[in-house]
Amino acid sequence: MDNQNSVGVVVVSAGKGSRMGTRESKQYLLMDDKPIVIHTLEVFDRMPLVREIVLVTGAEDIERCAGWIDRYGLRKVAKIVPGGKERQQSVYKGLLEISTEWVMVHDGVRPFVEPERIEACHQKALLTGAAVLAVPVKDTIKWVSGSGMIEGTPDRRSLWAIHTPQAFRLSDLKKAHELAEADGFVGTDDSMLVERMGIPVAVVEGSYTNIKITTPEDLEYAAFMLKRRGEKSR
Ligand SMILES: Nc1ccn([C@@H]2O[C@H](COP(=O)(O)OP(=O)(O)OP(=O)(O)O)[C@@H](O)[C@H]2O)c(=O)n1
Ligand SMILES: C[C@](O)(CO)[C@H](O)COP(=O)(O)O
Repeated sequence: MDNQNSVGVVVVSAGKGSRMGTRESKQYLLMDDKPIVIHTLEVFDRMPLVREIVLVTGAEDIERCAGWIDRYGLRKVAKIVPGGKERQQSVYKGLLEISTEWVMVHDGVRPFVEPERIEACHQKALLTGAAVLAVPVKDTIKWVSGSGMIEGTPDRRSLWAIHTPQAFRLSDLKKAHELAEADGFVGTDDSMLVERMGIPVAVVEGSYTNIKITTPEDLEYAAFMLKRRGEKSR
């Protein structure tokens, strides 16, 4: 497998999960007796396309993550590194440990991502330079002022909800992060940083099931998804 077909993955898992509101950080909550982030890592670990995975966690979680990686037989997690205050800083710390030409960044709390969609995202990046998974929004979106009044309605046909993974050439993404840091710019995803360097980013249609586990009701949906997955594999 040559360099173009062998990708490094940064899985970010160093957040506090404040919107979930649990004592345990959401990425370590158990689903079917296994931490959520391990479910996520397993998807990438099983893919022939993936050469190496760097896991970014809280400094205090490195040891227990290493234990789980061992216990669940994940072979491709090459390094576990401590993250930063913002997601962006955590991603950058992971990028510093990647040795492949192409990289994907994925949220540790998106365990239902499908291998076929990951592959499609990477292939699109190889063709265009950068690609992200996303889904067309289903709701009507409004711009709302601070005082709670509607200011306008963007055309829904051009609105997409952006997911991860997001795939880039490693050198582009590193440069984008360094520029953002120098400018004091903090984005909510990686493609924002690459866009502001003028690099076009392609959108690849993903699945509505690739949720980011963020608030308590997402755990109920996650339990339903796991049950459905179990029934399918029987
Ligand atoms: N400093 C941070 C913040 C977030 N993340 C990771 O980025 C992903 C997406 O972030 P989000 O869902 O917002 O997680 P949290 O920041 O933990 O959640 P919250 O904003 O509710 O505190 C998660 O896997 C999270 O662990 C990270 O690695 N480092
Ligand atoms: C990267 C991301 O998952 C794309 O939807 C999202 O932007 C992360 O945002 P959050 O602020 O960390 O929830």
